[in-house]
Amino acid sequence: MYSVKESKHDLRVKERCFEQREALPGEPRCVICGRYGEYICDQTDDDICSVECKTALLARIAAETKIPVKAPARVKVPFGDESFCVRDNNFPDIPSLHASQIASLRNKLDICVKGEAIPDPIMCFSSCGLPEKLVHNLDAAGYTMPTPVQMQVIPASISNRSLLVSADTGSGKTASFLVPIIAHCSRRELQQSESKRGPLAIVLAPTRELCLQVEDQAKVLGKGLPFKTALVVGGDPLAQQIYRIENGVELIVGTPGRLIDLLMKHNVDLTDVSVFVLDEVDCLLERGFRDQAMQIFRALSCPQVMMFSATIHPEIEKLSNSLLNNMIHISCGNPGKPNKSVRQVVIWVESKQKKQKIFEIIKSKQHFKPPAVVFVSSRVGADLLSEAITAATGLEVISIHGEKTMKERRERLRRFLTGEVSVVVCTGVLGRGMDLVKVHQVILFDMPNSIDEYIHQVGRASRMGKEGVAIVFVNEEDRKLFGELAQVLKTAGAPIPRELSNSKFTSSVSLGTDRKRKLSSRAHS
Ligand SMILES: Nc1ncnc2c1ncn2[C@@H]1O[C@H](COP(=O)(O)OP(=O)(O)OP(=O)(O)O)[C@@H](O)[C@H]1O
Repeated sequence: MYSVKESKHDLRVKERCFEQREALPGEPRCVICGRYGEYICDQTDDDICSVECKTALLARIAAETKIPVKAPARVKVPFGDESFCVRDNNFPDIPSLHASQIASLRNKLDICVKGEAIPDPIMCFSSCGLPEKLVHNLDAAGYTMPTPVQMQVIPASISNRSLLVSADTGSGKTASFLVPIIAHCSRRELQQSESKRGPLAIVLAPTRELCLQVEDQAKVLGKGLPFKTALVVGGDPLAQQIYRIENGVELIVGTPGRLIDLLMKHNVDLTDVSVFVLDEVDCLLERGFRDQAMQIFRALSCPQVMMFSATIHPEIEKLSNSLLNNMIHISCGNPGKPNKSVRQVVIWVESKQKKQKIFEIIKSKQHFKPPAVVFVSSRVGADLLSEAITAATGLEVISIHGEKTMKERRERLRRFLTGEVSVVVCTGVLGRGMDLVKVHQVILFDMPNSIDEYIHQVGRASRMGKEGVAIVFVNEEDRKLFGELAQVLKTAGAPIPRELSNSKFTSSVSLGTDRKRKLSSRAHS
C-alpha cells in the first residue's frame, strides 16, 4: 500500500496526520499537510506523513481528474503551531477519533465550543460534501487548508445550526460563512427550476466597503457555480440593485439601511432565505443598526443565523441566546484582544503635536512601512490630515470616509489596494473587516471611541498571522479608555507610556486581571 522509508525508531505506521512530527530542514514533506513525509504513496510516489494524508491525497486525485494534480506548497496555518486533520466524511477508512481526542485537538487549535452535539472539525475543504468546483475555487484562491475557525464553523454551519463565532481579526471568518452558503446555494439549484430564484441567503455588514469585499470574495469562491450575488448598499442606484435581484440571485450582501429601504419599497420575495449572516455582529446589534437588523431578521422565516466578530461581549451572547434555539458558540484564538501578530507602539503625543509627529514618522525610512492606513475620528479630520501629509511629505495621500460618494470611495479604495497610493487616511469605515492584505502598518492618529474599535483598527495591520505594527497616539483626551488600553497593552507585553501608566484614570483600574472574553468552557463534545 505504501512503503515505509524511514522508521527505525517507530515501526508503527502513523494513522493520523497529527501523530506525525514537523519536518526538519531538508527532510521530505507531506504533500498534503507539510509534516514529515515519512512514507511514500505507492500510487503517486509523493511523500506523505500518514494513512490519513495518503487517503486525502488519493481522494483529491480522484476528485480532480480534469484538473492537473499539483503537490501543494507547505500549508501555513497561522494560529498555533500545528494544523490538525480530524474527521472527514469522505474518508470512511480512517478511524474516527474519540470525543476526548477531538477535545484535545480543539484545545491545541485553540478552538472553544459551547452547545449541544457540535459537529467535529474538518481536516480539509473536500470534506462535508462541498461541491467539487467550490473546492477547486478554494484551492485556486490559495486556500489549501482551512484555518481553525473554518475547520469548526464550516461543518457546524452545514449541520444547519445557528452560530455565534468570535475569532481573531484576520483569521478567515469570511470564508467560514461563504463556503457553506455557496455549498447550500449550489444544492438548491439542482433541485429547483430556473423560474423560481428568490435569494437563499443574506449577509449583513456595517459598511459599504466591507459589503463590497464580501461580495467580491463570494464571487471568487462561487465562480463557475450556479451562484449569483447582489450588492445592496447605499450610494449605488437602487434601481440596478432591484433589477439584479428580480433577475434571480442566490445571495444578497448589504448594509442594513439600504436593505430595509429596498424591502420597504419593493416586493422582494424572502420566503426562501434560510441563511442570515451578521458579519461584525457586535456592531450590527449596537444601537443605530440593531432595529434595522432585527427588522430584517423578523422578515425571514426561522433562518439559520450565523454571527461573527473578533469582539463579542456577553450581552451579545445573551441577546442571541434569547433569539435563537440550540445555538453553537465557537471561539477561536484570542478574540477580544488585539491580534498577537501586531506590535502595538503607543506614543504619548499632545494633540497639537500630532501632525508634526505623523510627518516625522512618514518621512522616516526606518519607521514608515507603506502601504499604511491612518485612522482619524472625523470626516473633516480625514480630509485635512491627508492634505497636510501631502503638503509636508510630498506623498500622494487620499482620504476615505462616509461623506464621499460611493463612486469616490470605490475608486479611492481601488487606488490604495492596487498600490497607486501608499497612504490612506480614513475614519472607521475601513476599521472593521477590511482585508487590506498588503498593509502591515496602521497609525491610530486619533484613538477610537472604544477598545473594541481599537482591536479592529489594530487588526488591519495583520492578516493570517503576518507581522504588522500599529502606532497609536494617545493623550489626556483619551482618558476614558486609559484603563482598558493599559490592560490590553500589559496583556500583550507592549510598553505602556509613562504618562499613561501614571495617570489617575489608569491607576483606578487593576492591571493584574486579564480581559476575559473567551468562552468559559472548552470542547464539550
Ligand atoms: N484557508 C485559507 N487559506 C489561506 N488564506 C486564507 C484562508 N482563509 C482566509 N484566508 C485569507 O486570510 C485573510 C483574512 O481573512 P478574513 O478577511 O476572512 O479575516 P476575518 O477573520 O474576517 O478578519 P476580520 O475580523 O479582520 O474581518 C484574507 O486575505 C483571506 O483571503
